[in-house]
Amino acid sequence: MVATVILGMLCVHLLCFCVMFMLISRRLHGKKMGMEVFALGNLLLGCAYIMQLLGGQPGWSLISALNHTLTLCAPVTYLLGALHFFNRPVPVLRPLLAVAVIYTSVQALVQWTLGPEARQTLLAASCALLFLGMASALISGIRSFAKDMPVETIVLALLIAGIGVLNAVKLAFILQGGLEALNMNSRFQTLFYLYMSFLGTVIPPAAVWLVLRRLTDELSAMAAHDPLTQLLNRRGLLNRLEQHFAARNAAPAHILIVDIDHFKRINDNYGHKFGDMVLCHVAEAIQKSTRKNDLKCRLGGEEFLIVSLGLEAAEAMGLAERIRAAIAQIEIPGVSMYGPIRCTATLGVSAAFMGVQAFDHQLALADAALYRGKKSGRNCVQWAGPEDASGDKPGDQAGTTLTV
Ligand SMILES: Nc1nc2c(ncn2[C@@H]2O[C@H](COP(=O)(O)OP(=O)(O)OP(=O)(O)O)[C@@H](O)[C@H]2O)c(=O)[nH]1
Repeated sequence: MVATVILGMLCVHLLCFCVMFMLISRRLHGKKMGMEVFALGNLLLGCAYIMQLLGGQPGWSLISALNHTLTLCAPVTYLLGALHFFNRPVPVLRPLLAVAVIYTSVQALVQWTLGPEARQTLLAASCALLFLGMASALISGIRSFAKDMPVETIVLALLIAGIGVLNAVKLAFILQGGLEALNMNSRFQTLFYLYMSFLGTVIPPAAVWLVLRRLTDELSAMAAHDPLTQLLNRRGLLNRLEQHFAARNAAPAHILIVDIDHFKRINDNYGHKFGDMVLCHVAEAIQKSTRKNDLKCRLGGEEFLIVSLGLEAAEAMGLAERIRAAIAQIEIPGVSMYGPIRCTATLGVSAAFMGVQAFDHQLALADAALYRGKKSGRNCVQWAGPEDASGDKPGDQAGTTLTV
């Protein structure tokens, strides 16, 4: 009786959360983070338990067959939903339909050849394997797809492993005591549905929280990055620079400003889309030429900015020269009958500075050096600091052109 009441409550929970997931997923335009798949999982499990309440166990009937198939399809659906949540969108309906057809056929075969006990054994064994497999997949995903939420993933994996263990215990009971082990009045069934009810209450709000957290993280990342090149935008750069200078013993920074030469011509001759491709190639060349902790940003248009951290003036000039050379080596084939398209860039390099307050001033100086580079023929690196970039002695001129 107790297990039946718990099961009834669990059905209500699952179906209510199914509606809640659907409502949330309708509000999530574009990326739904697996919410509609989780809703489907809840619907399937809710329906499976309704079948159970309607008397699906233990003999063979349409209700019982549906109960078993839905009980197995629900965890498969949750697994597919988890893949969507972790940015691995996979087809849902076809695999699910395949699982449903195969499992219904297999359970019918088992029922008619080996009897009802074997069919219950099959369900308990399949569920145990499925849930334990899901738990271990989640644990192994901590290093890859789930690395941004390790604690949450471990907790979820343990809870899911709990269902796997309970199904394994159920399997042992069936093997030992036959179908009597599935009596709804038994202590084990009460414990089983109590645990499922606990998960049915805890996991859905936790899933909503995780989806909201991931969405917020993605929105903050979008607000800090340029959508075309995925480099930081100005706002993201300033935030990261503030974090850098907030640390004790923060290293000084240099600004390297990069401007593609005659970019308007590239756009005019080959189209805006091709221009965008050039911007992506330049961003890639910048990424490859710099260290991981250097800050790389697209200021807008065809202007990029690198804040190198912890370099001497001469090293910053060397880095600028490497970036210039890497950009000059870019070759984009396919749009011109005269061979691949190449591009060059001019760079201005600021003196070392400490603190975000000095950023705008140093940026203006680097920009002025860049302007001088453009005037002096482009495809070069100009030093904006008061001293010679070699650090030997202050120069008379504001700018130093690196011959290329
Ligand atoms: N494809 C593409 N073009 C852009 C984007 N943003 C700005 N532009 C174009 O970039 C070009 C910049 O041209 P200018 O500022 O005249 O500079 P330039 O032709 O590179 O000349 P110099 O800098 O003097 O060598 C303009 O034609 C803008 O329309 C973008 O996101 N994508």
